[in-house]
Formats: sequence, C-alpha cells, structure tokens
Amino acid sequence: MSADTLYDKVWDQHKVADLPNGQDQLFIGLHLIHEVTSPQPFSELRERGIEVPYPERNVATVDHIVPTQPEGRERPLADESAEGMLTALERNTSESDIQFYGLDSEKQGITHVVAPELGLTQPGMTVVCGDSHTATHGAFGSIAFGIGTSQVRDVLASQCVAADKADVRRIETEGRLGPGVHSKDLILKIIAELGVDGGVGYVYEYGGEAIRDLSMEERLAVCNMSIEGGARAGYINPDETTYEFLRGREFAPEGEAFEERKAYWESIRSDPDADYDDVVHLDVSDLAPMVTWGTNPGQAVGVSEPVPAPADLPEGKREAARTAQDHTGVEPGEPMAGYDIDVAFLGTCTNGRVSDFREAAAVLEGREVHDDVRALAVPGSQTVKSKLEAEGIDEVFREAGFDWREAGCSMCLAMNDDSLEGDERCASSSNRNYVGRQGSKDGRTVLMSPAMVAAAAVAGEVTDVREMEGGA
Ligand SMILES: CC(C)[C@H](C(=O)O)[C@@H](O)C(=O)O
Ligand code: SF4
Repeated sequence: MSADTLYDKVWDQHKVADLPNGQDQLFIGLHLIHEVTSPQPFSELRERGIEVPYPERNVATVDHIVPTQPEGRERPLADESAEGMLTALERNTSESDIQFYGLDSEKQGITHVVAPELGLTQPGMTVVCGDSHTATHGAFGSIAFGIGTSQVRDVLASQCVAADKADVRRIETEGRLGPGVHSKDLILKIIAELGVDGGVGYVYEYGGEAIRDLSMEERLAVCNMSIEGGARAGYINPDETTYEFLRGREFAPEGEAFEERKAYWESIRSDPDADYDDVVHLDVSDLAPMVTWGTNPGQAVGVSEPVPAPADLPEGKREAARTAQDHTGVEPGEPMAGYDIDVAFLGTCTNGRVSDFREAAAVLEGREVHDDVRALAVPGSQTVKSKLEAEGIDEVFREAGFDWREAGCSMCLAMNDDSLEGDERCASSSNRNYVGRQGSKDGRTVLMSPAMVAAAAVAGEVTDVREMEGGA
C-alpha cells in the first residue's frame, strides 16, 4: 500500500530527470503568462533563436497594468511603460502562437482568476507563472507555484523547470466556519497562527471539515495566500466540489473524456494514511472575521479582539509589530472595529470572483457607502464582470455608491491609476498589506473578507459584518 500525498504523486508523474545539482526537472502542464514578468524571457528566447515548443500549454493575460476605467483602456494606453508591456505581450504571444486574452477580449482578467474559470487549471497538473500568487491554482489539487523570470524563460524554451521538492504540512481544520465567516478569515487565521515565514520549506495541504465545506471559489482564496504564509504552494485534494466546478467549462474535458479524467483525478488524492512531514490542527468553530492591524498579512486578529501590544508578542515578532503599529497608527489593546476607513476596495486574485461580489452585495443591498469613503469594485475578470451584470449585482454596487470597474489587479498594487493617496486607510479584499503596497507610501491597508469590506464601506469604519443584516 502506498502512503503518498497528492504532492508526491503529481511531482513524480511530472518528473523528467534528476538534475546534477540535486534539483528535479519537472514538466509543466500549464504555464500562465502576464505582462510584467514576461518581456525579458521572450527577448532572451528571441536572441537565441529558440521557439516555444508547446505553445498550447502556455496562456497569457494582461492584468497588472491595465486601466480599470473603460475610457482608459483605449490604445495607446496613456502610461507609456504600460503600453510598452502590453505591446510586447501582444507581439510575443502572436509570434509564438500563444493564446492571449488581451484588452479586447471579453475573457481578459487576472491570470489567477481567468485560468480557473475557463477550466484551464485542472487537478493533477503542474502550473507555474512568473507570479507569486500562482499557488491559487492548487485549489484544484494541482502543484502550482510562482517562478522567477529566468525560470519563465526556461519554461517557455523547454516546458520544464528545475525545482526543489518541498516538505508537506497538512493543515487539518476542525469544526465549521460560522455564519459571516469566510475562507479569507480562515487563511488569515492560519497565517496569523503559523506566521508569515512559518511555511518556508513547505507546501501546505489544506483539509478537514471546514475546507471540505468550501466552494471552489472560496478554496481559491485560501490557496492564493499560501505564499503569504511563506509556503511555496498550497493545495486541496480534489473532490466532487472540484469536479462539479470543472464540468462544462471551456477547456474542461467533455462527456466520456470527463469521466475518464475524473478517475485519474481521484487517483491522485493523498492516500488516507499518507506520510506528512508535519501536521497542524486548527479548530475553526469559534473563528471570527479577521482583519490585519499591521503591515504583513500575519499581523491579524479577530475584528473585535484587542490588537496585541508588541511587548506581549514572542521576542522575534516585537520589533516588526512596533514598526507596523507606527505605520498604521493602530493602538494596542483596542480592537480594529471602530477605526475609520477612507477607501473600500473589492477585487483581486484573492477575492475578485463572482461569489465574493455576491457576498458583498448581500451586505450592500439597500444600503449606501458612507459619505467619507470612496469605494471601488473591480471584478477579477471580464467574465466575472459580465456574470455579475447579468445577475444585476453591478446595480447593487452602483446604487450603494461603489465605482464599478473593468477587470484588473487595480489597487491591489497600484500599477495603474487606482491608488491610495496620502495616509488613507483602505478596507481591502486583497492579500498584501506591505508599506506602500497600494500606491502611497503612507497608505494603510486593512485586509479582510469581501463581506467585511462591504460592511466597512457602509459603516465608514472597520466593523463586524455579522452585526449587519445580510452579513451572516
Ligand atoms: C508583479 C508580480 C510579479 C507580483 C507577484 O509576483 O506576486 C504581483 O502579482 C504581486 O502580487 O505582488
Ligand atoms: S491581484 Fe494582486 S496579488 Fe493578484 S496577481 Fe494581481 S497584483 Fe498580484
């Protein structure tokens, strides 16, 4: 009887060779490409006269630099460097025969939103992208990880990458999430418990009751933030939720072929007696909505719990906490609930999917964004946007006073015009709260779930969504 994890099985099936330096050469089933990390690798291929051998295993989108106002998307883009990156990607993908969902495509969007919704990401695959949030795709039971620019070049040239196999830590959730508590809260809790470096050297296998209960979209949000916990990748064993999500998607197998694939997908699940390098148990039955108080995603507490005093933290975390609290202006001993916010931002590859907007809309229905708040709703893809529009959800957002935008990374990292100003505090459904992340060096980011962003937008302050109708 074997006792392998999904990670062991999928790794072994994709291993091409043992490399002399001790790494493994892995074949890559799906390489995702965006405009920021691809120009250089394509230039190197061109210089060396190398052609992409498996164009059909490469798919590109434009996401980081795109304007989210419809008029801003006309060509040439006003920002010259953005226009340069987009033009390069157009040329590179067309010369290499690679599918590109550009600004003129109704499927354009954030890489990590587009590939899952088109059924490109499937269980048992190896998925890479020159982007740290590639771990998102592990939600399907694939091995998915971010790679650097030189590896992007290697993958384009050979469809292979040299990689080190990590250890596997099973994160076993116990109990179920309560009403108004979402998968974003769960992953923020995991990172708060294990630390932003806690996952170094590991991939995380998320499991247990609370994970089993999650929809695919909620699972994507969990795996998305694996990297924020220091883990190279994160994954969830595929199950009926995964298969039902895939059925009927554009690139998913059909009919008989689907059933055959499903048998394979079942076979790669971790064995019941799999050997893990580490196991962590986490009871989530009393979990409250989580919010960050600092400048890394692990500096998070339940919305009504007191923010810790640096002196009360373990030695290694004190200095970072002090610096973070200086920046965010948050007082230890007080809860985050009640802090004014200036901006509400809903979107990104963490929480820019259809269900995220539905959850937020349930809170916004019949309510208005607070007068002192500017609120931005940025769907993760144009597909998400059109689905929401078909359901009339855009109207809920517009009527509440949100700006309803076109798809892109937007204020997650402000590589376009969507940016915090001065020391604005932003209730954000994104995944990073580093200093300067949202475009202003003094800007302050409070990470939270989409429902919590909606609640904060209405209240004008950080607030427990469970106390609002529609939030629980
Ligand atoms: C621009 C890109 C390389 C970067 C990443 O790797 O994650 C970005 O997506 C981010 O979230 O900071
Ligand atoms: S939405 Fe944010 S985290 Fe995701 S790929 Fe874009 S910039 Fe990176």
